[in-house]
Amino acid sequence: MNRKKIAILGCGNIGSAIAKGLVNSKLYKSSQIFVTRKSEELLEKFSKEGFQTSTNNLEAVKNSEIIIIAVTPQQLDDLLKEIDSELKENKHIILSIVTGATINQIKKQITKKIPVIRVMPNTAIAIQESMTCIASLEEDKDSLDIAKYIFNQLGKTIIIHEELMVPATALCASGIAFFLRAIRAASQGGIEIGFHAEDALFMASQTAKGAASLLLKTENHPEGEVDKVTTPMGITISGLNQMEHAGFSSSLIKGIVTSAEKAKTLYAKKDS
Ligand SMILES: NC(=O)C1=CN([C@@H]2O[C@H](COP(=O)(O)OP(=O)(O)OC[C@H]3O[C@@H](n4cnc5c(N)ncnc54)[C@H](O)[C@@H]3O)[C@@H](O)[C@H]2O)C=CC1
Ligand SMILES: O=C(O)[C@@H]1CCC=N1
Repeated sequence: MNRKKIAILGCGNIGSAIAKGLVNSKLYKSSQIFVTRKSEELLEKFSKEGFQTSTNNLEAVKNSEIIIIAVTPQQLDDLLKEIDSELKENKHIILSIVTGATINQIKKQITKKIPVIRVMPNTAIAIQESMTCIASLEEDKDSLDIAKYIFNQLGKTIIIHEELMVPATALCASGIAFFLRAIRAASQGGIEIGFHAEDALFMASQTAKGAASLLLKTENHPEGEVDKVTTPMGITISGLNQMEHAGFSSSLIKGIVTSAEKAKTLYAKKDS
């Protein structure tokens, strides 16, 4: 890929994770990435790490070709208004990380014809382990390929229809928090049965990693792997049944559905 200069507008939690991932992957040096956020003070740590920084989005857009927008849905309209005059056809590509804002809703607010790709990573992007969902309109397929190339270096990608971006946000972007909470709960169980907190967390984390790796490497169904663990009259089935009586699966399903429902409403004020 012809390496295009990159700007991350709104370098908060996910923006910082993307910046880290880009550098860790060696796809970009920090000096080749422009990051912006509102607070000059909070940009200092990025400057110290060699990133180009500014509170001025126009400067970042002027000096870049790939524009990653990583502000909240509530901040999006003001940002688009601010950068519109500096966006150039045949130069810029917008990659929007913003939850709930459709491609057409974004394009409507830009006066030039700029490709807009929706990209939904999770915070594991910082260590190149993101599950990143990507969607585009048919007319922007070339830019979609560029997005896919970049995010393939930062974990796994899947191209999905745009209507599925909201569910993907709940399952994968919020999803990492759901699994983190499950690991924390497991480690708390571990402490109660005798382990020191650090050991319990390490043991629970490696066990969770093993479970995920089993599925990814074998492509087996989770229940097939569960069946291998549940010795007849053994302890695993008793633990699993107790968890299900307390609503374990139901609780995860309800949490994901609730997040997806809320994601639909975050930027619902305009129709595409
Ligand atoms: N946090 C996560 O794991 C993920 C978040 N997202 C989406 O990414 C977006 C950002 O989320 P977070 O990083 O969690 O929020 P955040 O609040 O940590 O980051 C937003 C950043 O944008 C900055 N900002 C706001 N207006 C700005 C402007 N006009 N110019 C420059 N900077 C500006 C803020 O100062 C802040 O640093 C949201 O739309 C969210 O839905 C998507 C995937 C994962
Ligand atoms: O909590 C949120 O709204 C964002 C979207 C997915 C992850 N964080």
